Amino acid sequence: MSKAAQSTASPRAHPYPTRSSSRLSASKPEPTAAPYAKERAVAIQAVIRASTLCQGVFKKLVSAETITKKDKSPVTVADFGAQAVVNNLIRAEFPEDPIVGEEDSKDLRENAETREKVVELANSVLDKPLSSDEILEAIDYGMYEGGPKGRFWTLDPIDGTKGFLRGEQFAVALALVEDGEVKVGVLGCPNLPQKLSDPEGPRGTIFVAVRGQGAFERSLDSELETKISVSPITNVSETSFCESVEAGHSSQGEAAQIAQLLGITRPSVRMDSQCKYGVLARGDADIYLRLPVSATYEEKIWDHAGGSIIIEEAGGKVCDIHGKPLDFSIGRTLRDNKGVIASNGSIHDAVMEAVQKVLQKSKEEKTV
Ligand SMILES: Nc1ncnc2c1ncn2[C@@H]1O[C@H](COP(=O)(O)O)[C@@H](OP(=O)(O)O)[C@H]1O
Ligand SMILES: [Mg+2]
Repeated sequence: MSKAAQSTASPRAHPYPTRSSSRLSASKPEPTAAPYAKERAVAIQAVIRASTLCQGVFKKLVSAETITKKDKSPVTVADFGAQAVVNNLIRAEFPEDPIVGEEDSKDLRENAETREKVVELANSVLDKPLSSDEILEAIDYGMYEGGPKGRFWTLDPIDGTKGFLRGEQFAVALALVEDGEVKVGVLGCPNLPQKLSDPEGPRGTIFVAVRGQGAFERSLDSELETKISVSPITNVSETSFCESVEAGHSSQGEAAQIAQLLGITRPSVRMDSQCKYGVLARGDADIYLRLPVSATYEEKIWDHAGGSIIIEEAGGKVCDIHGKPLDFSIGRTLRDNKGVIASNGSIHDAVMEAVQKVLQKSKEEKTV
């Protein structure tokens, strides 16, 4: 872990009006409020509610001996429930904004038992209970196609479903995209240690960023926000990098070669979900490598929108394996990008050079 991983920024009040309760209200932002103040506040509250819902299911899953790892139903129920909750709250406050969500209600419409569980779960965190039909409708409110013009939200109700099922990391990821640029990002990470150096310490954290206003971290149950920033490390051989737990999502072999080329000796931090972006943004790791395994896979916008703005606002850099900025303006996927490389910024050029060398070598080996 880098030196910065151990340093903690001092908590400071954030420049937004805070709410004394977690109840959502349609109140107008203060006239002096910073840009996107209402979007920021509503997104945080929506992510808190969805995170609370997921955390409840997750705790039962982790403690229940009766649930086998192959039983995907807990994550399915929490996934649908979280999407219904976030979509419902966003639509109530921003009725003009469409949503690009990961899930649709097709499977749920065919399974009454699961549907009833989703309805019960979603209503457990909503102020006003919704009917079964309203829940299905809220889930399908996430079917927007995205694109270059205007505003839309993008949501991954549970990013890292495999991590959730393993009892490890997952995230509720929400972002606002306007004219193709991510403006607001909120990541709820219910199982992430608040300090990576203290895995036995308190867990559950939220990362928040608004374009031009910095990145912040807070816990699920306190409004106190701490400004976060990426590590100041400049000697690339002293860095640590993170990558997916799932070898099918990112090439771990090529990541190891890149690390070797850069002289990195620390073991990689393997972690599911966009928690990786949060960990990098607060300086607990210095590089995030997502190296394509499949030549045809298109990354999804909900898997990167929230995380990428949090890194950028914490002072880091994000691009694809070719150095291109991630393009959130062309629909539900990042089809003009391949993979993702993120870093604290100061080591970015060195990392990109090593990425190019290793990927070029792999390409040559494949064509021989
Ligand atoms: N072949 C592939 N390459 C890269 N990412 C993939 C992939 N198949 C699935 N994914 C995405 O990887 C995400 C998890 O990322 P990570 O490995 O960083 O935890 C999944 O999100 P969900 O868990 O929301 O489905 C899924 O969208
Ligand atoms: Mg995902």
